[in-house]
Amino acid sequence: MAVADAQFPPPKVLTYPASAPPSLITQGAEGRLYKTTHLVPGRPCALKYRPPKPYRHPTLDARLTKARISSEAKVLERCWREGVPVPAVYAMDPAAGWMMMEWIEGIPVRVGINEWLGERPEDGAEISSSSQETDQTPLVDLMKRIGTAIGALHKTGVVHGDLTTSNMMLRPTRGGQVDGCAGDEDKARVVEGDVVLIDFGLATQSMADEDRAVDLYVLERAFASTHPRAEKLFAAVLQSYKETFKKAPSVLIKLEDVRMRGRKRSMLG
Ligand SMILES: Nc1ncnc2c1ncn2[C@@H]1O[C@H](COP(=O)(O)OP(=O)(O)OP(=O)(O)O)[C@@H](O)[C@H]1O
Repeated sequence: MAVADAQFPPPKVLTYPASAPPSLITQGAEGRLYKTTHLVPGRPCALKYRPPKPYRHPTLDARLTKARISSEAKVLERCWREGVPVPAVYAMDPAAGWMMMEWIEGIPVRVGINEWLGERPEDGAEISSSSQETDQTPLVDLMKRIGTAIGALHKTGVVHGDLTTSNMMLRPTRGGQVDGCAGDEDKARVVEGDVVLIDFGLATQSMADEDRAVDLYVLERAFASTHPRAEKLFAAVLQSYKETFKKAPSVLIKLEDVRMRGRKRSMLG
């Protein structure tokens, strides 16, 4: 969608002359995400904009928006410095409500997994990592890369706050092809690529086992509802998390508690 078509004004930074018009990628309740370029035409970037909320008191709204943008950028910068796979922050104006970051090519992990599952012959059946009929290796490998990325994230003292397979991108590796239009023998490639974590709007800095366990639990639940057929493969995420992150054993014990609380809550309705 071209910005000119949108029913709201874009931030001022997007009104300056550019070689290609910015496009609106998503419009959520809190923010909008545009694809544009940074400094040179060949450098695509994602601009996250939190517009003013008319229903909030203007002073409070300005303070909240500024704090959220600054906090998201700060967490991303910390992750980037520590080598966690996240988009690099290019520029920001927290008072104006926007932040520009590296554009991550590829598809969301959710789309890659669903395309992979859609290609399996026994549609509707549950699969496990020991499945004999189909070789699940590429999908299990993806699960492991997800666990490694989360382990690296937690190691830096950051919890994401909203881990889902939509908040992870699969960035094509050189020679890889993650476009969903590949020929039959290339189908495995829909789950190839580097896992890059995005959307740090709810991220916080924490070293607590409890917060880390809740982060994993949120992903476990999201995974089970988004990819029910591959639910069993989630174990591979936890396995590689354990291999990446020294403090994982105590987090995984905490995860048992968190699951138990979750089950109790759902039994009580
Ligand atoms: N750096 C990026 N590169 C490419 N695509 C991105 C990038 N960041 C976000 N996207 C795309 O835009 C979508 C929305 O981004 P994001 O989840 O950060 O915004 P949001 O959900 O509106 O944020 P919030 O939850 O903080 O309000 C993502 O699902 C993804 O498809």
